Amino acid sequence: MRFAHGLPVGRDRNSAETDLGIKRTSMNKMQQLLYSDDTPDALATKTADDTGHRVSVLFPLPLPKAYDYLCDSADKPPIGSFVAAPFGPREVVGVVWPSDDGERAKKKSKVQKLKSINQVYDAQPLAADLVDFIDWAAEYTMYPKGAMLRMVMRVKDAFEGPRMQTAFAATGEKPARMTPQREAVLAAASTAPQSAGQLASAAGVSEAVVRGLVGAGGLLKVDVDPDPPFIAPDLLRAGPMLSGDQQYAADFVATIIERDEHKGILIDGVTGSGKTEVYFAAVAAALSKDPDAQALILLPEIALTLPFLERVEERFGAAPAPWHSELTGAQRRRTWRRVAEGQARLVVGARSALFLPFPKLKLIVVDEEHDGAYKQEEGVIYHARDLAVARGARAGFPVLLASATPSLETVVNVDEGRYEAVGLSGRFNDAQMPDISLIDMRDDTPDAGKWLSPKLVEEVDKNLSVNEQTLLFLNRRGYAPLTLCRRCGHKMTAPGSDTMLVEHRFENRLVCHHTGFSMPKPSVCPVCKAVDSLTACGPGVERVAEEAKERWPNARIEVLSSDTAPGPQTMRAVLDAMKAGEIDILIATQVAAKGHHFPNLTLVGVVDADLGLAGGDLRAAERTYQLLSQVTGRAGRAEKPGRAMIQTYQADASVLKALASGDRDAFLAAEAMGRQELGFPPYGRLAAVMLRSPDEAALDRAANAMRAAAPLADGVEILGPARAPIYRLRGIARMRLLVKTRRNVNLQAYLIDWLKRTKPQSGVRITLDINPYSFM
Ligand SMILES: Nc1ncnc2c1ncn2[C@@H]1O[C@H](COP(=O)(O)OP(=O)(O)OP(=O)(O)O)[C@@H](O)[C@H]1O
Ligand SMILES: [Zn+2]
Repeated sequence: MRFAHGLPVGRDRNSAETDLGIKRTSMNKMQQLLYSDDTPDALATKTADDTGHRVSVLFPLPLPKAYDYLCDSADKPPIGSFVAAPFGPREVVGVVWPSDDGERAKKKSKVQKLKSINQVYDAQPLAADLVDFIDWAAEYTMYPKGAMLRMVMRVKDAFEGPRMQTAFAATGEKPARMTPQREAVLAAASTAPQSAGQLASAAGVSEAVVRGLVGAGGLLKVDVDPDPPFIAPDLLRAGPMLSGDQQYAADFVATIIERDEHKGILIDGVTGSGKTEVYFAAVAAALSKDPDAQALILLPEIALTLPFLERVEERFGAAPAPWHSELTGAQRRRTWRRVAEGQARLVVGARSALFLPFPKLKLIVVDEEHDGAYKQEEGVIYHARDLAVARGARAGFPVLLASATPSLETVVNVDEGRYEAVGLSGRFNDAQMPDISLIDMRDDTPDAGKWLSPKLVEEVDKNLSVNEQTLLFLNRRGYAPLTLCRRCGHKMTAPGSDTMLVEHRFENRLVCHHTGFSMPKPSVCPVCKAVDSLTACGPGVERVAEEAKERWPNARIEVLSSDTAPGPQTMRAVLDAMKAGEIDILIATQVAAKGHHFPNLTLVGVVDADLGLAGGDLRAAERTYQLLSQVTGRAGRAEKPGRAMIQTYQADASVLKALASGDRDAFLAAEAMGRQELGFPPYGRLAAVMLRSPDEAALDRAANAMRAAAPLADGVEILGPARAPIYRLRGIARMRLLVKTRRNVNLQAYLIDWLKRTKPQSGVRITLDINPYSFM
């Protein structure tokens, strides 16, 4: 029997070393409690038989386990194969899964009659290391295995193989009767075979002209694969000459790649130090080592991917396979299929690329590893950086983490010897780090209704006079974050939600950034009916732009946020204009903060540094440090030195002082001490149990009952229940319990035990978030 893709029997599933290691436990009961809503009642009839092969099939549905079927084919399909099988009233496509021997032993005693699999697909089975990773990730995140598998099977029908498309290719013959229309079609077809529609529109003729050319001998019908293969990266192509530091780091990583073992490796270097070139060298090394090896580069934001794809193309002479939410259905299928075949060797993508069906993944790079965007907050809640490290640990390949401001988690992993680290000490080509200063807004107050302090205005003036570019950073979309009635004090909120409506003046609407609700700005207060009493409070980027345009009428000013530039293409246009020096002042949210290289940008002004510090989030200071380092790091990346001015009302806050003095290590040390004292991650484990219900009284009862059911355990502390900072969202009220444990406690096992003791309450949903980041 072939077990080409099967898991080795008796493998120690916990042998891989990460800080995420958890013990295997049966989670079925708990998962039924959590996800019972989604379990179809009519499951496959499980009764007995013993002819044919018995195989377990996991479906991409929120189910905790695989189900047994019979397979009548001569060969037992290997683990990872895609199959179609009857499930309840439907036929569902699932994946052959390792069977749970304990479960099977129990069932053996019963008389059984299993249903048969309908079809085994011809597609490449999922690799053993991916199957193993899905099992592990389900246990770690406490989501059902089937929900994890669904993340791999997001692309509909990809495993069915290509449905060939008809295209028309030029034969090279000229038909006897030529017309200008026919001439144009043949010219269009001369480059590559295309569909009738494509040729017709390229030539500006009807499809009838195209089809007519087949009969006339000028065109030939051919079948083409709708998912063209990716061009292989050119691994012999020389990258740029690396600096001494870069070469040292690249060699360090290359030795680990050579040894073919897992290591988490931090590439630590200030913004602009050339980390990207170092990990490109690592990608080249990993792909050169094995002709079938594949590599994945993860980026936190899709705004970054477009320019990045080009940078990769320049380096390797071929565009990588892209993966992000803006791809069309056809593009997604192409990447998925080509990755599954092993044909796409280099993938650049957002966090969900981690779940692509790589048959031979040998390296993952997590760029900007500290970035909060790696945490997926909807559906299955996971942190892509943590899962990437676990994926590498289990499959035995290195995972590179690049950052100028590594997360405390990663720094502690390095300090405690779990990860390796290499540093790049300065900026590439000796470009200077920007000179950062704080503007104390208590001393340097802007005029009423204005947001830019006299000092910052003076610096912008100077910059304009020497034709250098300025970035004004404010991490707030729209015109004003709060709309208030001057007469009765009413604050405009979204219906059924405790979220403030944000004014967007370009569209003259009030918008909720949490629910997506929007309405035209009313002229009358909905409560006291006063006319024209609604006032905008506080600034968003649009309001700062208004002030800038008033102050510098001759400057070329642009605003960039996810509203002003929806989609990566439009965003790209503004970023390109900035790069080309066609913008004098760019006013932007964090979309412009990361990864970009604007050679003539020499001044960065942070409009409100206090924004991220408000609220009781445990990572607030860390995030502020990271974001502001990143933003100020945009200044002076080329020949001209840069400077950054940070406006704040809290000039004494230690995080801002550390930022101004560039003392990252002092900041991290203070931050580490604070977290250690409180036993928060990375010095302890944390999980959030979120309860939600439209019925506030039921929610209260459920939360308190759950609190009361919490088992006493050494090293475990339960905090709450407390209302979420935004208590009501879209008519649903939310409460939260936090579980904080010592690091040596098996957090997942504790949660399983707790949930077992909790009686489900109708109408109240429970969600778990292991190592929560967002406290909204
Ligand atoms: N060895 C090299 N030869 C030539 N140019 C280089 C080299 N290394 C880096 N550069 C250039 O220096 C600039 C900064 O490099 P890079 O983008 O790799 O830095 P980074 O550390 O990834 O920065 P950030 O953290 O800000 O994203 C880029 O324009 C890059 O092309
Ligand atoms: Zn009012």
